[in-house]
Amino acid sequence: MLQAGTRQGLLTSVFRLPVPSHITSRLQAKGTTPPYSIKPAPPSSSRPLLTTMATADPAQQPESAHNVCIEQFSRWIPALSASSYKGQQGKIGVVGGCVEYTGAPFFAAHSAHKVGADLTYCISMPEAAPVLKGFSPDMMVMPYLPDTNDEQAASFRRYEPKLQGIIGRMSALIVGPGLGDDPGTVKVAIKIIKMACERDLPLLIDGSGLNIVAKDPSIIKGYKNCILTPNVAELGRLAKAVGVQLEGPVSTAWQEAAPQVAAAFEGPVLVSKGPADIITDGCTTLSCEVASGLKRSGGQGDIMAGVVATFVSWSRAAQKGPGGGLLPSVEALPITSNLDTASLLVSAYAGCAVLRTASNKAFRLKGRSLMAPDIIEHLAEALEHQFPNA
Ligand SMILES: NC(=O)C1=CN([C@@H]2O[C@H](COP(=O)(O)OP(=O)(O)OC[C@H]3O[C@@H](n4cnc5c(N)ncnc54)[C@H](O)[C@@H]3O)[C@@H](O)[C@H]2O)[C@@H](O)CC1
Ligand SMILES: Nc1ncnc2c1ncn2[C@@H]1O[C@H](COP(=O)(O)OP(=O)(O)OP(=O)(O)O)[C@@H](O)[C@H]1O
Repeated sequence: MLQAGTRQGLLTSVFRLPVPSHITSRLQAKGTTPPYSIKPAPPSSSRPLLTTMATADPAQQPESAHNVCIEQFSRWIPALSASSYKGQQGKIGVVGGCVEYTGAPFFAAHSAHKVGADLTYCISMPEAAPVLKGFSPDMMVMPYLPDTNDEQAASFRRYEPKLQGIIGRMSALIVGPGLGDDPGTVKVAIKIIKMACERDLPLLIDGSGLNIVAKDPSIIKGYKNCILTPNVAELGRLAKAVGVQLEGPVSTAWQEAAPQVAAAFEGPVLVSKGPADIITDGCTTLSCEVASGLKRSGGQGDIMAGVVATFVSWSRAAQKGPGGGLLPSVEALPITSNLDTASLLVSAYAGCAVLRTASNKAFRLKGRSLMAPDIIEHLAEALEHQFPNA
């Protein structure tokens, strides 16, 4: 069901998609009446955006919004051909990997590769580099991130021109998976974010990168080529940073405020991860409720980052070619965002749908033992499932 209303002078469009039956039954078991619907926020009020509604007639369900996003994105999936060359399917960079975390950047980069990208780069701290290289020979690992140690900061200055060159070749950049919070590393990560913004490079900020943005939202405020992918705890920190008040302890109820938080960033698209993935720029809100698995192993968000960044790079490349614009069926939806933002919304929706499908397929096989690599192994199959004609 499509709902529209006005908020802060903007037309707010909301697409509510059917809740899969296994989630429906779990919600019912908890005494919640599905499906969820997101309603436009009243100006400066604490009234919830996400409300429950009585189950609607399935015939009235807005499956068209799901179908339209899937049909649109299928047009942007690059064809595989005998004449294609290395890099055309995406060159995805990940900035992350520190002493504590090596899994997160690997999951993001490996997922990008497994869903279809040609080349992946990981810019990490030196301590993480040998581990990352050991995980996969496919990923190009650059140990250029310093910590507060002066010697390493000096080495970053040495690497900076090289880094500029590498970033110039990328088709999308992910900042944050397993980046950590060392002040020296954070300083360089901010520089890299600025390099990406100067080049209008599609940027996805996840994990520790969101903590950087929560400390200083101005770093990406107004940057329209950007996706923020917070879990609910990270959403809470972003909300606080932009003055959106959230009540109670950390919970998925906070996802109700995702459109308000996105609106405050004035450009980036926000993907609020949870039982439903809420994808919003503050004007247009999509809710991806494709069936997921039931095991919440760490790393699923990192996988989503790799998939969504690859999909954004595909949509950007397709838009430069003939017929790369929006389909009339997408234009027929009241998407009030501009073309570039609309393509981020559609690409992020497609990425969430593929991640959730892969998670669902892997969960059916692995059950409680499911871990992030099991999901990654199902990405190609999930892509085919969602886009059989691509
Ligand atoms: N193997 C690895 O190297 C991994 C590293 N990771 C990295 O670890 C760093 C910290 O990430 P975290 O995800 O721990 O971030 P946070 O420090 O924001 O922690 C999120 C916390 O919120 C809690 N939470 C999530 N949903 C909740 C809900 N609905 N209700 C109540 N609590 C909820 C979680 O249990 C978790 O403790 C990031 O850089 C991240 O990329 C993670 O990606 C996990 C995997
Ligand atoms: N309750 C849920 N029901 C269904 N799917 C969920 C649920 N919670 C999370 N997911 C799925 O898992 C994805 C990752 O969400 P999660 O909150 O685990 O992110 P994260 O904390 O950033 O992950 P990571 O461990 O990689 O840092 C979501 O986008 C969604 O697809």
